[in-house]
Amino acid sequence: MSIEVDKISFRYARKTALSELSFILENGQFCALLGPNGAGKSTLFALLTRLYALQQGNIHIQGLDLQTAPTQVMQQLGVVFQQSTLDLDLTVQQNLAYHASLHGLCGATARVRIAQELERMAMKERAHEKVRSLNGGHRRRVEIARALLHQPSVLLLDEPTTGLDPQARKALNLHVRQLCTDSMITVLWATHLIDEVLPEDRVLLLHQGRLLSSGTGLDLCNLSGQSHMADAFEQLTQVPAQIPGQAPTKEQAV
Ligand SMILES: Nc1ncnc2c1ncn2[C@@H]1O[C@H](COP(=O)(O)OP(=O)(O)OP(=O)(O)O)[C@@H](O)[C@H]1O
Repeated sequence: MSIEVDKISFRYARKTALSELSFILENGQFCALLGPNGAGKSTLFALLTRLYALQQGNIHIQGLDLQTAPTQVMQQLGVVFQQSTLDLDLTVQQNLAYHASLHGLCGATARVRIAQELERMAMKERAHEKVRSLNGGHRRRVEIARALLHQPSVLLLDEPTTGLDPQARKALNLHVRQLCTDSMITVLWATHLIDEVLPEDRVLLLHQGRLLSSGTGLDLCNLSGQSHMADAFEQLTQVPAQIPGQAPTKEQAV
């Protein structure tokens, strides 16, 4: 298995952001981490990437324990955060070369890796343009190419389509799906947009820090009794989180 999250919980000073979250993703799987604003998606990403220390539970990536083998785990992860971190005044090539050097890739090796990843994202022709001149969708593709330079087995994307128009959103989503089928990269794609999810996709539905569903998009429909995923998503996330099969809390029962 690629990602194994076992009963993780996380609390900010006054707010529980994740409660007993567990799931497993297999190699090469595309998985949508779906949840409305405040569901806990970014908190999960912060734990997976060690921005925050685990408070409770365990995370394994490719069988490696995040707490006892953090360096090896980070080698397995490529990350695209919600906020872009490209330097707008450097070229695409320069941005990637800088990142490559952080991973110990220099000279010809770095140039080859950069060319390969830009090619894969259909951005090779733009290598010598300043990032500032690229549109939002192309900037995101550069960020994905950058995240893959060190050849991780897992790619985490936190709301990668924020600010993109529908066409660019669709193109980016397709590019990322291709990574799973072509290269067996495991993708965790966080979003609050149901139209980025296909019925057959693996979907983790997160709401108020709890995992409501860990099946497919279609399972959301079955769980809610709705025939469209958009309606299912709306229904399942409009009330305080209630875990299927468990008694409602006082707040839910009213
Ligand atoms: N630094 C923080 N301090 C206190 N509470 C926080 C902090 N960051 C997030 N939270 C709270 O934790 C919960 C989960 O937030 P999180 O950002 O992980 O959700 P999200 O699904 O990523 O939402 P969004 O799409 O809005 O980023 C929310 O209730 C949020 O208000």
